[in-house]
Amino acid sequence: MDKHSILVCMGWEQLEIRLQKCEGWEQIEISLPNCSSLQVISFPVVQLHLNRTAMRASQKDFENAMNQVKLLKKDPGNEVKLKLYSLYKQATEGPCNMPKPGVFDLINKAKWDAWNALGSLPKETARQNYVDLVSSLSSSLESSSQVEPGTDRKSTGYETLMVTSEDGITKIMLNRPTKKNALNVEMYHEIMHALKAASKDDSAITVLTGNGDYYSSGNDLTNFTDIPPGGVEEKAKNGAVLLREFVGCFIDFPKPLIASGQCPALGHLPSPSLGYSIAVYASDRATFHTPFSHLGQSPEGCSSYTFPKIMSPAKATEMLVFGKKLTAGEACAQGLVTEVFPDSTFQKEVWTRLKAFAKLPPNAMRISKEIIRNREKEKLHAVNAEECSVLQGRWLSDECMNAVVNFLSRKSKL
Ligand SMILES: CCCC/C=C/CC(=O)SCCNC(=O)CCNC(=O)[C@H](O)C(C)(C)COP(=O)(O)OP(=O)(O)OC[C@H]1O[C@@H](n2cnc3c(N)ncnc32)[C@H](O)[C@@H]1OP(=O)(O)O
Repeated sequence: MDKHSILVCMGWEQLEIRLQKCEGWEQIEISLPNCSSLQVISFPVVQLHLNRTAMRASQKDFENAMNQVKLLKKDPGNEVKLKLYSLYKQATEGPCNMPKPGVFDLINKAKWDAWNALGSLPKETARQNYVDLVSSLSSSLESSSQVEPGTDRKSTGYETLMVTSEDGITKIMLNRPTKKNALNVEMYHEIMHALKAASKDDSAITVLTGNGDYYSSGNDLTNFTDIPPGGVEEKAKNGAVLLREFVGCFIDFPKPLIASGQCPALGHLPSPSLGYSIAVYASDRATFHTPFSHLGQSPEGCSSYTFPKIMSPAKATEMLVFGKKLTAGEACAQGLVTEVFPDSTFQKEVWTRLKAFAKLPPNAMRISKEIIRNREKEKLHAVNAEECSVLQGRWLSDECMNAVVNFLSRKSKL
């Protein structure tokens, strides 16, 4: 600091004020760390330059921040991702220069809106804001994982599941109760991982269940908003690959698998877990609903094959084509559910039974399951492949886009 500089403390931060004579004007330059743009304020006798030259992010900082984003362990959510996207575009290309996407091109429209909203923000400022945002993001996500390590993650290594193994039973519990156990991409991967681990552990049986007041609400519809650089086509293709692998894990799961649901099951998880479970136990409060047509989609989880076989083609049509919701009693009468228990005694009765099953010779159970299911395996994999390919096309349809927009806008997610 030269002799004309003074440091002023303004409570929350320090300002450096430099005084210099300038053609008869008194010019005061103030460095304000959180000021993102150069401003000049004129007074009758002085000009104040607020600048943050020293604070400007270098290209290197920007590149580091871009790398840091890829390493974030937690998804920061769509709102933040849109902000990052828009700042990145502004920093690298300047003001939005793209034609506005069509109304049904949801994702690109959201991205365009975010970028366009930055107006003529200078590239340097956008770069700085990007760096600041990434830095705040890294520290907030790190600190949240320090403060709240996620008891489940710590004890089980999973972010979206609680997996326990006890008394010969591995229990895989979907654990996003605030989102009604909707399956985000991470949950798909974690379920596959948990099933693969359960197939090799020393438990005799595996139970799939949900935490909270929904067994599951199916595919997380915000999955549709996270569009990769290749656009919606690439998104749909990736979704089909993921779904095929996910359902494949159920088809190949070697041990007895039991779905235990005390509450409503919606969409997508019911299909694979009902179709391939050795037993489905439900409380009298549970319901089963596959609203594929409502969402502009088509059956998955091999339900187009297993449901007509388990129920009847006519009943399966009501459920899979018209989205008719079944009560637990109806589902049981139609063979989708093994047994219904009163809600008040559900846990006690089901777990007593499961513990008894888990004491049976595990190899005999595995071999028995194998002989029941193996004849169908090839067929199920073929059905799965076909369903995923049909769905890939559906996800690009206006019908599907509209349904997702309706849900997300109802929830103000767009
Ligand atoms: C990649 C493979 C894709 C395979 C495709 C599979 C097809 C399907 O899975 S079809 C089924 C899709 N699911 C749905 O259509 C269900 C949508 N959700 C709902 O209709 C309702 O949320 C509900 C009936 C399940 C519950 O309604 P309720 O009023 O009790 O609670 P909400 O306030 O609506 O929900 C709380 C919270 O949870 C979020 N949420 C619930 N379900 C989903 C979902 N499927 N996707 C994303 N988010 C979901 C909801 O937005 C709320 O979040 P906020 O608190 O942040 O608003």
